[in-house]
Formats: sequence, structure tokens, C-alpha cells
Amino acid sequence: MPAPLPRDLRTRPGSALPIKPRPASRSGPKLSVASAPFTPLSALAQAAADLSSPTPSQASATLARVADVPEFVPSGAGALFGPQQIDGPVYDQSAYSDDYGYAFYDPQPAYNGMHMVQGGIESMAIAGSEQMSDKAQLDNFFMHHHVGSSFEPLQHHLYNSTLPHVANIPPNQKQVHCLFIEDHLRVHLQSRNEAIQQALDPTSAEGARLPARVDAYHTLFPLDESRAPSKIFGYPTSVYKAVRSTDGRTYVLRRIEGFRLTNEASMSCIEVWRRVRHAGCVSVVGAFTTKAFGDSSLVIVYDYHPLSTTLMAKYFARADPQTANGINERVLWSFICQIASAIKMIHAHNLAVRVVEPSKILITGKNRFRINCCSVLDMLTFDTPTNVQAMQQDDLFNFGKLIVALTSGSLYALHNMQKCMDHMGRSYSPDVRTLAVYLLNRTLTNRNIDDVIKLIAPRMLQEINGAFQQNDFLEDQLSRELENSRLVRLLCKLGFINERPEYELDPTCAETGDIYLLKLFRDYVFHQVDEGGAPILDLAHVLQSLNKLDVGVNEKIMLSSRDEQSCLIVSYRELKQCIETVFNDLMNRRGRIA
Ligand SMILES: Nc1ncnc2c1ncn2[C@@H]1O[C@H](COP(=O)(O)OP(=O)(O)OP(=O)(O)O)[C@@H](O)[C@H]1O
Repeated sequence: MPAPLPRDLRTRPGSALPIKPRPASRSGPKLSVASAPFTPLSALAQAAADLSSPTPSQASATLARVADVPEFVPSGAGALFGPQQIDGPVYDQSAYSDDYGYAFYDPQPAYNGMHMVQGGIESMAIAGSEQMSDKAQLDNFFMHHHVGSSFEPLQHHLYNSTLPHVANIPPNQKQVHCLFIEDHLRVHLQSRNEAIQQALDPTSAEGARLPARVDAYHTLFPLDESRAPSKIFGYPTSVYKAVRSTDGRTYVLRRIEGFRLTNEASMSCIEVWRRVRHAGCVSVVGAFTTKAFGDSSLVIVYDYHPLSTTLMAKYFARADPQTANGINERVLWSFICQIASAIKMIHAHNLAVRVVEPSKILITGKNRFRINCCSVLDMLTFDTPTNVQAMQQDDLFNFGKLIVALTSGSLYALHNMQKCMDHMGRSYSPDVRTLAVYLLNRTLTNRNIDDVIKLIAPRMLQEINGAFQQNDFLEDQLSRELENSRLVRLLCKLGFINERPEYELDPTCAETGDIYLLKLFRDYVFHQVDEGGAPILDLAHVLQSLNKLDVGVNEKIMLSSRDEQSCLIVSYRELKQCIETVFNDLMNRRGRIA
């Protein structure tokens, strides 16, 4: 509903907009909502009331602290990125550019990069002063790492869901939670981002123990370090998360300790594995040998999947009462379909998985399974003659063993296969048993993954349907955030314009013009008070006003000056025009000065 226009309007000199004078003596709350009718939705108002605002004393304390902060003097981009000026990463593309054409990223400053994030205003100023076009440089710039105790975890408890007594609202009203992505998904994504950013303090004992740089990788963080030889590989292996200098992305380094590569040609099998790209495999990125750990190590690089665990850890490591009697059948079919599809892709490349083992199946999300550590055994046994067909048969047999172990809830149960099969027959549909019998039948020497796919085809359709449904859900969640990012861009523009010192000193901007209007609009959106003078913290009003501004609707609103001496009637369309004019002017001025 447009706000009703006041009757007594006159035009202010120098402005085409009508103005309503107010008696100077009038006391009472400034920017009272009574002057611009707005009816907040009760539930939204209730939710918005949860947002707290600082008291005047808190605000002045904050100001006092801000005043203590040394003055930030913006300077040229080159100066800001020079090593003397900031305590952050140094990017010297000319000196370190490699084959990829990206800028190398110096490992030591990666730790210091954290200060740039914590530096708040300063780091934003640095970002703003850079030309945004150099993607690689910006990616590196924003690649910050939280280190040791200075890492501040996100306050998840501040995002509590609505309580039931306010959740049951009429269908024409919305909860604030509907405007943002679903709680569990948000917490999950945030936790993953936190995991990506985890880093050791290089000055700590643990951090100092690891090399600062291994080949093109730095900021190593141990995911798993083991002194004992791996049962599968025969060598002690360690797993690290690390950042690649060439693109600033995080990868996993699997280090095979004490392995001497005698045949350079073995690196060729990595090239073959790199071509296997499948949603059911952890992709192989590359391999190299290094002495950076103080020994001869072979390192194989994989994609990093934050917060993942293994099938072993989830289903077999501890006596979980939920899995003791076997995995849920729905999850089992999901596992079977994903792993069968991955095996098919690998066998189609004339390769064998060789690691269909519980510790080498990674769980990277809810019911997302991927085969990990592909290529390791091919590298380690490169000089030993192997029969790919026989190894592919082994893959199928091991796949069958895994299915039986999952249905019986224990790896030890495999010693009594008959008992396992009986349990499977009682607790699972006959299709599971048929598949397991086929996979475990070693007398059939021509078993192949295509026949497995035919056996599970109807379940594959179910799986595809589930994946599409999940995709629809995620698209819906994404669309909510899409709207928010649109509003954030608008808020950024308003932030660039409002309270600029150069405008404050300019008498033409102080009382008239586009900038003045935008200042009043900011008050209208954020600084309204109710009849009693209490701040109105109504998120619905903010979002509604910003959305109307973004669209530029013809609806008119009344803005009043802070001294309540004048009112301006203006449409959102005119306000949108103001923003565009002032923002273009800012960009032109920036261009002229640069
Ligand atoms: N690509 C990856 N992305 C993310 N995390 C990974 C990745 N690969 C391994 N991990 C993490 O490393 C941990 C250890 O992996 P690893 O394969 O060494 O298992 P393990 O049980 O220690 O096996 P082994 O007995 O062979 O040493 C996993 O639990 C997982 O958390």
C-alpha cells in the first residue's frame, strides 16, 4: 500500500519535490512511524525484535575504541600490496608465475593473511583499492586462514529456529527464516568452510614440525598421520590438507613415507587416473616426490572434501547401536548405486580400483560415497606385472564383501558368510542377496560391472529420482540467497554513498539533491522509532523497502528530515534514479583520480 500523501504540500526551493513544513517547537520522537504509516507483520516484527541494538553508552564506547585505532591512509594498489605496507600475503606474479599462468602465493604470509581478515575496515579498503579484474590475485587475496587460538568460531546458536509458538502463523505471513537458506544446510556449509580454513600456527610446535612448503603446496594441516604401515599400502601414510600456490585452492596430499621412486615412468599412470572424473571418485590431481619432510616421500594429490569421513569410521569403528544390525536399506542402495557407477567408469578406462575397502570409501556428505586413494597401488607396484582383468574381478568380489559387511554391521561377520547371508535374507529385500551372491561368486570368472548395473537398474532409477529431488531442494535454497545477494549489492551502493566525508563538507549536498534524499531514505529504512521513541528493528520493513528500491516501483513514500522541519514525498523510482546518478558519479570520479 502506498503511503498516503499529506494534503498541505509546497515545493522546497532548489528541489522539485514537495515539502511539508513542521512546527519548530514540536517535540517528540524523531522520524516517528506515525508520519509514514507502515504496518509490520506481527510475526516478522516479533522475529525482528530478536535483533539487538547497542545502547547509547555501548555506542559511545565503541566510538571511543574506534577513535583509538590508527588512522587508515588509503594509498595506491601497488603500495598496499607491497611487503612493507601490509602484514599480509605478497603476490609477485612476475617473479613466481608458473605454467598455469597464475600468481604464486607465498606460504609464510598465508598465515599472516588472517590479520587482513580480522583487520576489517583496513582489509576491505585494500580489497576495494585493487582492480577487481585480476581473478587469480583476488582469489589469493581472499584466501585467508584461521590459525590456532585466534580463530573465532561462528556463533551458530544465534541462528536458532523459530519456536513453535511463533511458528504457527497465518499462511499470508512469513517467518524471517523463510528468507534465508535452511538452518541445517547453512550450518553444514559454514562448517565446511571453517574446515577448509583450518590451519596450524607455524610458530606452534606442531606447525613448526611440518614443512612450510612442499612442492607448490603450503599451509599444511594434518588430517591423519600414522606411524604404522597402512594395511592396504604397506607403507606409513599421512594425509594433509594443503593450499596450492598456483590457484589458492585446497587439496589433499597423501604422503607415502619412505618410498623411493625408482622408475620415473610410474608417473605416467597418474596421467591416466587424472582422466577419470566421476562423482563417485575422489579425483586424482597429480603426484610428485619430495624430501621436504626429511625423508623420501611420494605424494599423491587429490581433491579435498571437507569434513569427510570413511566408511570404516562411520560404520565399523565403534559399536553404533543404529548400525550394529546393519545399514538402512535405502542408504545401502544409495551406496551400491554410487560405487557401482564409479567402478564402471574406472573399468571403462581399463583400470582397476584395487582399493574397494572400508577405509578407502570416503563419505563426503549425507549419503555421498566416493572411492578414495585411486592410483596409489598402481604407483607403488608399477614395476610388478599385473593383470587388470583379474584385478577387476577382485574389485567386484571386494564390493560384494563390503555389501555383506554393511548389512551385518561388522567386518568380523564376514568370517561366517552363511550366517551373514541368512541375516541378509531376513532383513533386506531379495535384490540385495541376489547382488551379493553374484559379486561373491568367484567361480564365475567373467563377471563384469555391466551385469551389476543391469541387476541394480531399478534402484538406479530411484537413486536418480532422489538426486533430482535433492537438486530441486538445493536450487530452491540457492534462489533465496540469490535475492539476498541482490540486496547486499544495493546496500553496498548505499554504503558507498551515505556519510561520505566529501559530501558532508559540501553545502550543496547537505540539504538538497540526490545525496540528501538518500540520506533521508537511509533513516526511513533503518532509523525509525515508534511513538515512545524506541528503535524499530523491523526486518520486513527493511527488506520490503530495499526490494521496492531495487525494482524502482512508482510507490511514493514520505521522508522527513532529522529536525522534522521538512518532509519530502518521493517515489522509489526517483530514489533508484538518485542512487544510479550518484554511484555513476562516484565511479567517474574514481576513474578521473586513478
Ligand atoms: N580427499 C580427502 N578429502 C578430505 N579428507 C580426506 C581425504 N582423504 C582422506 N581424508 C581424511 O583422512 C582420513 C584418513 O584417511 P586414510 O585413507 O588414511 O584412512 P585410514 O583409516 O587412516 O587408512 P589407512 O589405514 O590406510 O592409513 C579420513 O578419515 C578422512 O577424514
